[in-house]
Amino acid sequence: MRELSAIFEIKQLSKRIPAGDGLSGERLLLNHINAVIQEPESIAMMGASGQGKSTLLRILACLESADEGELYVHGSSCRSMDRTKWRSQVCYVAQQAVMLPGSVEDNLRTVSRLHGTAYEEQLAIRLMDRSGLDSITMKKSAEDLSGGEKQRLALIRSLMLRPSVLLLDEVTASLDAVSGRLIEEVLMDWHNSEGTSMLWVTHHADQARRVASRAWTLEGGKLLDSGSHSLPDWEEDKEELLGSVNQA
Ligand SMILES: Nc1ncnc2c1ncn2[C@@H]1O[C@H](COP(=O)(O)OP(=O)(O)OP(=O)(O)O)[C@@H](O)[C@H]1O
Repeated sequence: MRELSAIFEIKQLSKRIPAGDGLSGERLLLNHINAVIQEPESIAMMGASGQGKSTLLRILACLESADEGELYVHGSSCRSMDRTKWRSQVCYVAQQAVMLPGSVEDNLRTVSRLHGTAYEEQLAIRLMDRSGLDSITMKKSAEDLSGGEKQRLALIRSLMLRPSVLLLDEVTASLDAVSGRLIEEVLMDWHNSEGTSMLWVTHHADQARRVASRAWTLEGGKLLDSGSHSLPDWEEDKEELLGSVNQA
């Protein structure tokens, strides 16, 4: 156990990938990244395509390994924790929802069973209603849902684990504008009532401004933290911040 436990901490995290473009060797996709979440927060994760946002989220959820570095949730290292337990506390929601076999209800119950948590039926119904899935019966086959419905079910499945940190990989990208805003509201209400920290990968500055109080931007393998800079000015401040990170 460490002395002062942040909710979540990333220390010196690096990931190498094949150099690509016919080149031999490797290149650093993530270059000694450090970040900390001290108290419940909603953070936007931004950066151009291919900078490594999804890879970073998958590493944070222990779905992929890093080459160097360490992760902590509430002071416990990912190296010392069982992976299933880690994933129930640091939960990844992919851009393309993957359904488990069976019905909508099976999907919700299976996750609780796998993680050894009680199935909260009333909570499931409330979240389905709030997410615009009130007309879907619990007995419907999950595979028969539309892409947007699957995405919302996957989100509800993750919320029901009551994680400390929720990693959201462009989770509204497959939704129409109205459903997307509805899901933003559901997630922000959850963040405010349950204290779950949220990390939203998004390409949209307007979404970042609606859901986050700060932004982490991946650029050239480094993570730039907007810190106390207000999000509307973030793009203007980025050059200055990038300069200071590169000099560090
Ligand atoms: N294991 C791997 N082997 C080879 N290349 C990899 C590996 N993992 C990631 N990459 C490459 O690293 C880059 C970053 O991918 P990633 O999906 O993390 O980016 P991203 O920032 O999420 O992009 P987008 O915004 O387009 O979703 C890509 O070029 C990807 O092909």
